[in-house]
Amino acid sequence: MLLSVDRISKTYPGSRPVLQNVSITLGQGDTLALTGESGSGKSTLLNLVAALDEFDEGEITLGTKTYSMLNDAGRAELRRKQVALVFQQFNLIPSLTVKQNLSFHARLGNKNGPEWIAHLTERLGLEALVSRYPEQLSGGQQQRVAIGRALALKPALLLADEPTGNLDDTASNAVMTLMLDLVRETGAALLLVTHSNAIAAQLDHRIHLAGGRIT
Ligand SMILES: Nc1ncnc2c1ncn2[C@@H]1O[C@H](COP(=O)(O)OP(=O)(O)OP(=O)(O)O)[C@@H](O)[C@H]1O
Repeated sequence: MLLSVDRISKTYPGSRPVLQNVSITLGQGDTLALTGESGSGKSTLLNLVAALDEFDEGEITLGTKTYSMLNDAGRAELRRKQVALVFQQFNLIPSLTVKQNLSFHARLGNKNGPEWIAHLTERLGLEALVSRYPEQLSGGQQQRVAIGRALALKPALLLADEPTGNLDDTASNAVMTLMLDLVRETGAALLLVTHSNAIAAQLDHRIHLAGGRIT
């Protein structure tokens, strides 16, 4: 097993519990869709798995890492080496070109050579765009760069929060197909938040959050 989320609970200060006793597991290379109403805690769960926020109860383990045992440096290392994120807002670095955006994270992760970046660039159909800046790209093109940037690290786990939420149907389908193909090619596991039943149906597994619990 790659990821174990074991009976996690989370309450933000001054609010009612957002997650209660939530458990999920994900094997290496597994893909899991996470659906649920707005406010059901999907992004919160993703942030906890990304070690960007802390849970109140339960435990998360990714590979050999037990989250409650990690200090800040350990959490940072986890985010640098094992988990990558793709968001609805593409979050590219505006002052860097496509090529620089793609290689930036790979350098941080310090393990993937220029051949891998070149391969990703080709697979994502970005060769003609490598010298452009994010503002010179369409939404679908920006998201392809963001996916490439995330997978440049060859993460064990890709977390994607509504990655096609800002795209029209055509761009959404193209981006989703590419992302799933590349996830399978790299052997990464995928935890994907989506409102779309059609997208959820393309993944191996699916869970639904409601009222802070898996239903
Ligand atoms: N930093 C925070 N502080 C306080 N409350 C928060 C914080 N982040 C989220 N919440 C609350 O927690 C609940 C769950 O939010 P979350 O973003 O996880 O839901 P979601 O299922 O991802 O929603 P959406 O589909 O609209 O993105 C919401 O009621 C939200 O207002």
